[in-house]
Amino acid sequence: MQSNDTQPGDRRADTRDPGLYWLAAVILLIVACLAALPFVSSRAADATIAALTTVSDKAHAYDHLLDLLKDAETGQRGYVITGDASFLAPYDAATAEIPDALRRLAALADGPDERATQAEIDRYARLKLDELAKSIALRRADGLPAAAAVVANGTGKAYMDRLRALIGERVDTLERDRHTLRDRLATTLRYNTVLGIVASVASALIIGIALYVVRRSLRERAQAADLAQQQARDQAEQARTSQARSQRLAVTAEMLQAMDSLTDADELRDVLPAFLPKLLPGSAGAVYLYRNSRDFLQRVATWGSAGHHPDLVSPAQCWSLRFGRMHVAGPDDGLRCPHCRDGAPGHTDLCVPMISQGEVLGLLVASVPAGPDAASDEGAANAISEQLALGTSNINLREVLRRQSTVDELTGLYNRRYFDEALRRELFRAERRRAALAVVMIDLDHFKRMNDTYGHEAGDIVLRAVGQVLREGVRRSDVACRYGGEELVLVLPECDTTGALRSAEALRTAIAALELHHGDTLLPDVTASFGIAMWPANGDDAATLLQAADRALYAAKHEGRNRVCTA
Ligand SMILES: Nc1nc2c(ncn2[C@@H]2O[C@H](COP(=O)(O)OP(=O)(O)OP(=O)(O)O)[C@@H](O)[C@H]2O)c(=O)[nH]1
Repeated sequence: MQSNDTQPGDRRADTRDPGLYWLAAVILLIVACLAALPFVSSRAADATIAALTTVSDKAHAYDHLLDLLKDAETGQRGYVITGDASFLAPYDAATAEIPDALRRLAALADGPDERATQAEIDRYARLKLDELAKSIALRRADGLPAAAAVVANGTGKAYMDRLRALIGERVDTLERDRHTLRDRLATTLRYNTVLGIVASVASALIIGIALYVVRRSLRERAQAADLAQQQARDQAEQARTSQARSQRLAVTAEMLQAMDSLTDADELRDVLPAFLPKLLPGSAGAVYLYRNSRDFLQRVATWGSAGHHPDLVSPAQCWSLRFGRMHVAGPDDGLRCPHCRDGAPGHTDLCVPMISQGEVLGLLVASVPAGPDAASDEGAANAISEQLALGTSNINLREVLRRQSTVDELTGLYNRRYFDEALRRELFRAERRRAALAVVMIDLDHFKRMNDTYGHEAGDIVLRAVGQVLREGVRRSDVACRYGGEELVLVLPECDTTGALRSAEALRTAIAALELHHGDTLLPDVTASFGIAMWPANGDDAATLLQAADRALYAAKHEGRNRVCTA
């Protein structure tokens, strides 16, 4: 099976360059031709030298034959004149050798002219030898006069002259041939020298071209390899970036899902530190939200350890809130927000307003490591702030809806539906813990008269003020509700009779101390009557407990109002 991991750049690096093979083949061919040239040329020189040798051999053979004939003639003359047989020694030696010399000349003869000349020399040489032999025989047989007559008739001289002429002519021709061959040899040697120089220069040139082409090819290959490496690095970087982006998206989706399950922005304290370090690796920071006031942003979550983030930040303290967009302050430069003064060294501070539907809901403050990833961190911080704004806006919406469904709008106290649930829940809890629980019914005294005298609006002012007294006067674990109309009720978990009496008495006193105005009109003092019922002494379920509290309230009314009675 083929691997799919091969990079395009790798394929390029592996590709053989066919042009190089062709170049190498052509260079080899040229170099071979250049190498063969001197060989061919030296063959021609060798042939010329061989021809010169042959010419020299021939000249030598002709000279030698002429010398032999002269020796024979000299010996014959000496003997004819003196009759002394010792003079025949050169004659005998020469005549013994002359047949071989003639055969050698016949063997060396080349071409029809030379062969014809050689045949004529052969013929005259044999005639000359016969004439010499004849004169010697006459001398030996008939004495000097007979032999001298033969010599004197000039036939032998004519043979010898003809032989000299033929041999001289042949030797002259050979001498001309030798000159011609010498000239040719000199030309060939000059030609060889020039050829050698040309071959050397051409070889050097070809080697230079080959080196240049190979170098260029290697450089191109190196560049292609560099390009391939760069492409591979870019692809790896892209893969890393896209993996980081998809991881970020997945974590963001998880964070939004977690935020969607929250009912209170306070819960962000636990949720955000679980996600923000993953979204901004190596960072530290805080998330601020506008809560009860628009004057300050309250810190709801922090993560990481770098830097200190104050509990409250005013909008004037943050440049991003002033500009309405992300503000970046590097480690050594930039306009640093006062709330980021304790920034960690080597870190860049990013402040990003959390804006949803044009409204600033909060602030994301992140301290990220300064470096090549800072730019991508800025992009990520912007995206995170948008998601946080969306999540926070949803939490706020749910809080509003929850408040609207459980809280009475006029008094700010929990409504009747919430009360029913809360009482049932607290009764279960009291039963499980074996702890006391008190229910306190409250009814404003002569409230009808207040309405009738000062108007319904004045009655609402009173109800709102009493609601505030109750909200602020009970413990966080207590539940203060508007039971209906001007009737209010408290559930006091883990509270015995003494505690319930003390709480009710404090509230009664606080209500009586209210000084309320309707416009310019000072409203009369407001009082309320309280009826307390204890679980389980006065009832072990919600209905009987409420009836007992109602009976105690009735007793308080009956006894003159503005008082607390127990069941
Ligand atoms: N302004 C205002 N009045 C309300 C509201 N709910 C109930 N009331 C009035 O509260 C009055 C209740 O009066 P009553 O229960 O008859 O008794 P009271 O005048 O308080 O006298 P005692 O309870 O015997 O002291 C009625 O006049 C209701 O109209 C409300 O939301 N706003």
